[in-house]
Amino acid sequence: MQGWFLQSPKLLSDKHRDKAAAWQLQLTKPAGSLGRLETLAVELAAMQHKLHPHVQKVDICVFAADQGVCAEGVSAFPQSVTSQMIANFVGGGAAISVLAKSLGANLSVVNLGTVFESVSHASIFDRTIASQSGNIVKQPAMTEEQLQTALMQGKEALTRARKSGCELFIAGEMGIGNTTTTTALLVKLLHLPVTDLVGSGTGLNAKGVAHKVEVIERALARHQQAILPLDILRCLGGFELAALVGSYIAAAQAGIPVLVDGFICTTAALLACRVNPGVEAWLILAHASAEPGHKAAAQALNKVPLLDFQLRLGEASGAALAVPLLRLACDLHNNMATFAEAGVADKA
Ligand SMILES: Cc1cc2ncn([C@H]3O[C@H](COP(=O)(O)O)[C@@H](O)[C@H]3O)c2cc1C
Ligand SMILES: O=C(O)c1cccnc1
Repeated sequence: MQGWFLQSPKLLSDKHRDKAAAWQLQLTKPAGSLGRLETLAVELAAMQHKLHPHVQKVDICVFAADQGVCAEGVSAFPQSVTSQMIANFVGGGAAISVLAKSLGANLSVVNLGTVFESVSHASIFDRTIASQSGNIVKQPAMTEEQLQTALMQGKEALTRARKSGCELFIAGEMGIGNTTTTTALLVKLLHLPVTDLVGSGTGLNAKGVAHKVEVIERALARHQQAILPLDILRCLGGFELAALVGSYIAAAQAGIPVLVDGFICTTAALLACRVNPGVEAWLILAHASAEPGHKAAAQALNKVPLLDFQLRLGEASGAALAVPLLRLACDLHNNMATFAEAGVADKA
């Protein structure tokens, strides 16, 4: 029996892509003059199987989990910040809370397991798998069962989003130490040196980064036998990374466009595509994270991020920032006058 995550994603509509591209040619502007706003609207039309796409209903789900590798001292911040930020997400004070409110987007949090106690709230789904993932320098991050549960939590988040009529899905993550797990995972996927991909995360100094490199090297040596994408995820990921992967695959299967956040989310997106290649067509990269590994992950996906604002936060903040661009692309596509309607002479 194949896992649900191997089932084919929905196909984009070539018919609607062609119709939308032809429609763009009729609008009162030189062809191509709105650049990527045009191609975005056309791709969204193909994804939504309609000539006039909409991305008003946006669902943002932040997957949170603690990382066992925090014991190695790989973050500039203490592990307690993961659960404290969960409270901040629903309290309205986090960057993503402010952005989601401003966008009129639905924001929820899935807690997959934190060492410190987390608050309860209607927008927090307590889906604790364990208090934290395994320390990757000593053991696999997850058991096979934990991996399956985390992937499924991503799918369930998507099911909730879909029920509320979501037109655009955004996933985010929170987990102190997860730039370490993500970097290890990306090294395995791309076969690049750790030093090419590693960054300061929440703000390590040079000594801290050197120690992080050493920790990642130890984890990689420990998990040399992991070759297949899901095994790499199980050994070197975290619960939130696995949930991200599950949510991207489920969004593609449900036919919902995805706006992908920074370094951690883009690495999860790459992994989702390695597991199930058809997912790629459903992903739009929102922004270029300042974390060095992001560039390599984006290149491996053969995608160019929409924005470069030097963000290095995570939480889905960079993806939220790009929502107005997608909305404006749709607005222009749907509401500009045609040459015939406006009585403007078309190209001779
Ligand atoms: C207050 C605060 C809020 C955050 N929101 C996202 N992250 C980001 O930083 C973490 C990864 O960086 P590292 O691997 O260096 O720990 C993740 O939790 C990520 O989402 C935050 C980090 C902090 C400190
Ligand atoms: O781009 C990201 O996802 C990122 C970068 C640094 C820290 N946390 C997240």
